[in-house]
Amino acid sequence: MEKGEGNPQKKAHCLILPYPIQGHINPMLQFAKRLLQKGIEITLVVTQTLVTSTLFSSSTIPLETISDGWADLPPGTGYDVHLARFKEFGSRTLKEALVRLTDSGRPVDCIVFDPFLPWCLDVAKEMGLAAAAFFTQSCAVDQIYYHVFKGELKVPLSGEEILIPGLPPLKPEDMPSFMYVHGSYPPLFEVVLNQFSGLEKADWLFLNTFYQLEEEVIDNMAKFLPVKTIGPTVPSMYLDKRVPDDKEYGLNVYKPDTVACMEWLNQQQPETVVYVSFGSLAQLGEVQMEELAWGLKLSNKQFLWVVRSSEESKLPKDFAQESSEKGLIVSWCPQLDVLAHEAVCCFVTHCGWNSTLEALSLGVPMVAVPQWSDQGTNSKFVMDVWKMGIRAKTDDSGVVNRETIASCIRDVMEGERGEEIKKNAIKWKELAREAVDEGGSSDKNIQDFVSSLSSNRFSPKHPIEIPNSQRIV
Ligand SMILES: O=c1ccn([C@@H]2O[C@H](COP(=O)(O)OP(=O)(O)O[C@H]3O[C@H](CO)[C@@H](O)[C@H](O)[C@H]3O)[C@@H](O)[C@H]2O)c(=O)[nH]1
Repeated sequence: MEKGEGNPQKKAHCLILPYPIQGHINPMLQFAKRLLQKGIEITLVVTQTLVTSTLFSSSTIPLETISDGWADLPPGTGYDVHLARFKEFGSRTLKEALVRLTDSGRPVDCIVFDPFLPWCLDVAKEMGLAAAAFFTQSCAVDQIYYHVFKGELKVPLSGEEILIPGLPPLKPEDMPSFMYVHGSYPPLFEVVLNQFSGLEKADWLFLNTFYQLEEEVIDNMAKFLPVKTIGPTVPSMYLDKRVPDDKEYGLNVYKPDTVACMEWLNQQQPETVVYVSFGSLAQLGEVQMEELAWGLKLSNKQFLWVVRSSEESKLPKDFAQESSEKGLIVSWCPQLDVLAHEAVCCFVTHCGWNSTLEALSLGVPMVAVPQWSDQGTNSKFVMDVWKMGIRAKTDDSGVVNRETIASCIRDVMEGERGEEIKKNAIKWKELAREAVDEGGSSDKNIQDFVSSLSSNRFSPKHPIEIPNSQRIV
């Protein structure tokens, strides 16, 4: 008997399987909640390592765990070995989880997987399930990786400007770091390219972005990959406010200092505070940390700075105490509540894709201080395409010095440039809201997915036809 046959009431059931880091869990979990609101049954799949080594827990969405096989790896084992183990143990334990769910009367129909883990697609197909790839980075970045994967864009990159259809001319430093600092982090270089391996077997390709934000890039990418935008994955209560209980965001891998942050922000005047965070992974050098600290002081603005516990020792001695009248330093915060607070009017950010999209969606101007990965490309778009901020320039030693930090903050908050950025902030906030509101471009794509899952019309375009795109270089 086919799944769901004889039981028309049975809800379609999706497994959501993110790569187990904060920047991938947050958007995929939020997408899962959208599906849940639209009547799909959801199970979140995470690794045992994540559950045992962090604060991670889920009260609202049923959880299944799989193994990454890392438990007995000796310290210092390379990331390539970690990835190979994850594939081997992950594939096996994912199949076991699927069998367990079937045996308990909750068979799975579709796996929404993170293409950082392309083996999930093989498992889905082996088990006869539908599969949706969920890309956690911008369409522009995905398109660059795709061209490199197909051999249409050769690395190491050469030339002063790289011209890619749908994208603005990019300098090498505007490219994702794995492409322009060739040979940096070889296993991650493989991971970002392998997102596209075997993708023709997938049934849906979702991007956490929205059409109006990357219109030209998306139109171009759609010529060779049937991508669907479903973002921004920000809870409804921060955007369209359609779903009253949709406020809780993601799942914190770190413990947020919520009360301290919000009490402090409540004491500040509207539009006076600079929020500073470099996401969940970036490790700033000691010199950069020091320049950032004194740059904040030099700007003479109030600031709220997230310094993860592992980074705390890099803060200049006595800085926290010396600046306690001006700022608050916390180890983690509820970022969306901070960005949504009326006191916050500037975000000094590494431009991780989630932070970028969250700032665009909540209308907070940015000072971009990219570190690696996709962040340089995101910064380029923030400054030159969306005109939502300024990318801080590094000096000859590769550091953004204190004077630059202070002047970028002032430029974003004051003067003519600040005014233009503020106008754009209002525009992007409105367009983000429209995209996820009922009938908006992203909402429509989510609804189409839900409808075809619910009516058992799997594999609408299966197998996806992926023609060659175009040779770039
Ligand atoms: O104090 C904090 C700081 C961050 N966040 C949240 O943590 C997430 C951070 O995500 P992101 O801004 O994307 O940064 P990373 O954690 O660095 O994310 C990794 O994953 C992203 C998605 O693939 C990439 O774009 C980044 O470059 C990569 O570093 C966001 O949802 C934030 O709202 C908090 O809740 N509290």
